[in-house]
Amino acid sequence: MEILRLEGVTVKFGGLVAVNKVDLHMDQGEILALIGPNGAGKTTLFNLLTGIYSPTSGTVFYKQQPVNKLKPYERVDLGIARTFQNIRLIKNMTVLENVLVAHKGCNSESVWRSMFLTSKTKQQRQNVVADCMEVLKIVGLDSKIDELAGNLPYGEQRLLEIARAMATKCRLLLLDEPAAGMNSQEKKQLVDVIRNLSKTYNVEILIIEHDIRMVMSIADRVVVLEHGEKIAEGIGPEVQNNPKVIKAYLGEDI
Ligand SMILES: Nc1ncnc2c1ncn2[C@@H]1O[C@H](COP(=O)(O)OP(=O)(O)OP(=O)(O)O)[C@@H](O)[C@H]1O
Repeated sequence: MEILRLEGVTVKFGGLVAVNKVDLHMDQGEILALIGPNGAGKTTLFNLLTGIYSPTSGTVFYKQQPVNKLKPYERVDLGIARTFQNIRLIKNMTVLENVLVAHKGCNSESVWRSMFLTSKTKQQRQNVVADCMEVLKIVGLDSKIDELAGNLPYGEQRLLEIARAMATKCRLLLLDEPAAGMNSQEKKQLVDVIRNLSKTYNVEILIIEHDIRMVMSIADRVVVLEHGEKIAEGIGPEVQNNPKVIKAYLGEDI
């Protein structure tokens, strides 16, 4: 089943066309990689999906509904969540607290109800913590819940960001260069985490990544942008062997 569709989407910043008439789709449970050289329009596309920008023309459909006009928080409610190129954790809060504040269930508890801890409220709280612990276990941070986020090694901070995005109960997870700055061991762990999340929650994952080896090992399909235009799309080997891609981005060493 199709979850996401972009039809002829263009984003202009004044005279600069950052995304140019891009058509794109994602199916349920798919891991799609978005690659391309610097300035190709990848992050702009993420900002478009999360509602930071509106398309200059074209339409974004999520679950068959046009979402062009929805605000960022309305898109989170629909199930779209993201991580950023630069880590944005609350560094003086613990690992568990960082995930708890993102959990949908945390926001639904009214002040009034929390003053009177009914058994229902207690149960809801336990469920929220259990949800957060489940996702922390998948990213491998369940033994570090009381550590301050700022004290975690870099690779684990990135994993915590992913856990926090998942705690919003998202259906579509957007990962913006999640492996940036990671060593090869951390990258291997990240690949396992992404596969596990995909399998456990059957979410769609759209990933921007410069590490081509990682992209080819994890993505069901790859879309390549250059100067805002989609120049190729397909499964790994098709894209790797596409002359346009080799010329534009991958270089001879692929
Ligand atoms: N808010 C903005 N205002 C003006 N120009 C912008 C803005 N955001 C992005 N751009 C321009 O749009 C183009 C696409 O940028 P974008 O950040 O989407 O590329 P990218 O593929 O994510 O690059 P990178 O891999 O370096 O992160 C670039 O030329 C960039 O300078």
